[in-house]
Amino acid sequence: MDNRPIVAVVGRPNVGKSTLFNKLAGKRISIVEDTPGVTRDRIFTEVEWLNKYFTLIDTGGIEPENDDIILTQMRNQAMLAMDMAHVIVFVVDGKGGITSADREVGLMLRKTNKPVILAVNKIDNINLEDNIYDFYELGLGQPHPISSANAMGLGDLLDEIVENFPEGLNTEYNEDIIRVAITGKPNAGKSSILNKILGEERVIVSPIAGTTRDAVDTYFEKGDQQYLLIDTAGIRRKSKVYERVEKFSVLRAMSAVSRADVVLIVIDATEGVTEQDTKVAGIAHDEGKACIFVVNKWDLIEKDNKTLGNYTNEIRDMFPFMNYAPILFVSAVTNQRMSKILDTVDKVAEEHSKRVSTSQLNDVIGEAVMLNQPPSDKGKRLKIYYGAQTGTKPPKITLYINSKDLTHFSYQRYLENKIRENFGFEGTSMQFEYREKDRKR
Ligand SMILES: Nc1nc2c(ncn2[C@@H]2O[C@H](COP(=O)(O)OP(=O)(O)OP(=O)(O)O)[C@@H](O)[C@H]2O)c(=O)[nH]1
Ligand SMILES: Nc1nc2c(ncn2[C@@H]2O[C@H](COP(=O)(O)OP(=O)(O)OP(=O)(O)O)[C@@H](O)[C@H]2O)c(=O)[nH]1
Repeated sequence: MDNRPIVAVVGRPNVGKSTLFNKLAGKRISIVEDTPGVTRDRIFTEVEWLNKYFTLIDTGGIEPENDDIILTQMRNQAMLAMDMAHVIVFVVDGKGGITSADREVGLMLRKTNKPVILAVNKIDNINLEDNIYDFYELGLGQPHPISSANAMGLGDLLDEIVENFPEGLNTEYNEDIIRVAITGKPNAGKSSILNKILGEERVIVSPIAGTTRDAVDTYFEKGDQQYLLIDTAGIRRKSKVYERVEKFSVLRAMSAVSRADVVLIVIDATEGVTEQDTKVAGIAHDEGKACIFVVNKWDLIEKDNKTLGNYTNEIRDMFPFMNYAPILFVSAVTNQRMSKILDTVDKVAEEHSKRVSTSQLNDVIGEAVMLNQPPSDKGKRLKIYYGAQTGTKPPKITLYINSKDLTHFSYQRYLENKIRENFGFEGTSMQFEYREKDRKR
């Protein structure tokens, strides 16, 4: 059973949330290198404190354009936090003092029945500690002085966080569970798919202890395999309040994606790919997830022998960087191919955590180099000394080379394709790293 505590950080821009987040971030950071041009903050990380694991979410990260947007964004953050977190850390600026936005969010947070910890940041030295008293006004209990920049007060803050976890949560890390996020625009059929998956005979659903009513994740077992459907509360509850704020539904999907191993991108066959699908898929790819396109409502499409091929091509054209992701054409109403969904989840999850042996990998690299010589520049040729798989979830391959200046995009592509051709890694994004190594004599 994997019902990990979720801790959300909220607070207005510039109070130091990202700094705090990065200081608390554990080793298992979910977001890997960004695709060029897509810069985003990390929004999720796993934190370990005194042998307890929890999930930390930074609900910020959307660029505010003006004060109104800041306020809307803060309300959304607070709503998201109140909805899905077990403990909320409200960060305020101990140098800047209380603002009206702080008061408004404070008021919202006072109404939740979840523990809220007030962290007064930028208390960089003892002389500033008196600043925290002003913050009692927010009515959120004792303010905790911290300095994210100097890593002061963070131990006490972590103690306080861990003490406030509700009963019945699991703070141990479970590697065996497959975490799945079901994303897609409103009405694409996410809840229908969820219900079909959970409705299958052999599936045992166990509600998360203690927090059944507002549990955000749905746990179930099928055979020997354990699954966690991430953040399904919103899907089951069908809360239109949230969907009204488009940015918020993307934010919510982003959080779910970050916590997942496998992301289902549900597309309404009658409408095709939407902008939100493109965004979510891009994030899933960047964050190194396994991905499956699920084209739902296939029963409503008039078909001839070209329809499936055309549809497939369309998706491939929209997501040229995600050729690895399987596409399933299903109907949650007629049940067509529904059983394929979990089978495919199993398969891509396996690929996502697969390890290939160094010797096999180097055979493949050696052969690829022989078939197609590496590029050269001014008489100097790219040398690939060897490669090794240096990570899983997503699989990461490190190639040790003589000079990065000699790597060429098209040759990298070639090598990466060869590696995929030989080892599959179907359904999962991968990371390739080129590292210089001195091999003079
Ligand atoms: N003096 C001081 N400055 C800090 C501290 N923590 C963060 N800062 C500074 O405050 C500014 C904002 O920090 P961020 O971590 O980016 O703030 P944020 O709340 O994540 O901001 P958004 O991403 O815009 O929501 C930066 O210039 C940080 O260097 C601190 O403990 N002390
Ligand atoms: N014909 C057909 N209708 C479907 C299928 N899947 C879902 N629907 C219908 O589409 C509508 C939306 O389905 P939901 O499962 O509620 O969609 P959702 O994505 O959970 O919607 P939100 O909660 O608004 O995000 C419902 O009327 C479903 O009956 C399908 O495969 N075929």
